[in-house]
Amino acid sequence: ILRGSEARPHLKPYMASLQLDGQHVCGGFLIAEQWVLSAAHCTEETDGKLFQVLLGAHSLTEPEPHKRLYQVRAQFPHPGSNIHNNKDDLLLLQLEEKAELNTDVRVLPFQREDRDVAADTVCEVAGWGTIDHSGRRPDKLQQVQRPVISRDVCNHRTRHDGTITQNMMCTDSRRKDTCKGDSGGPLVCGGVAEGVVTAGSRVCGNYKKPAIYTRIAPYAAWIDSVMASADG
Ligand SMILES: NCc1cccc(NC(=O)c2cccc3[nH]c(C(N)=O)cc23)c1
Repeated sequence: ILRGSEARPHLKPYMASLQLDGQHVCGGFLIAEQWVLSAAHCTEETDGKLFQVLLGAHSLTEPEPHKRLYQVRAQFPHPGSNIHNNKDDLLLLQLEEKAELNTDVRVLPFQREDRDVAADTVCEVAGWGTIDHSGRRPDKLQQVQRPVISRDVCNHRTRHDGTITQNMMCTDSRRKDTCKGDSGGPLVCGGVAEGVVTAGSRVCGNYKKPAIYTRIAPYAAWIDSVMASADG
């Protein structure tokens, strides 16, 4: 998160850190006791290894009461996701066991009604992604509030030039923005997860390249079917 601020500790108890060998790679969030939603692009450089999922954390390194690293039983990238574009950039992770819910670990509901969030709505996004252009990474969860911009503005020739589909949404990226390592985290508007951070053009903090999110509502049926099929 560029030019955000430290989140109030454990006030976003749905946040997950997807880790490989103890290193934060991407964000994610708890959508059910045994399920985390993130971005499919996060698996691009993992060459087949499964993530570990850190829940209940504020600091990535300090001991905290309800911080716990969960093993992942299975990962389900959306079948339409690919490395060439941002389409269907969603990843479901089934934890090895149900997460122990408490004050620092809680499920975040996601939007099921497929209707665009109005432009200028102020939403918030959090993550342990890079906090400056030199790629410095934070130890503590960062957050930032960003206004939604309309798909038409986001698709302007000088912005994302028509690549933003109905299954995507954008927020203003002037100065404050998401960045590397924030992918997979939720865009929360009115207490509900409306989108999942996608790297898109990978650019951070440039107003000409608004931040892009995969809208969740269009994928509610896919999410439910994967959870139902794998839960048995
Ligand atoms: N503001 C939108 C936004 C949201 C989330 C992430 C990003 N930016 C990256 O993720 C990124 C940035 C720079 C080099 C990079 N290399 C790689 C990579 N996977 O090798 C990713 C990146 C941008």
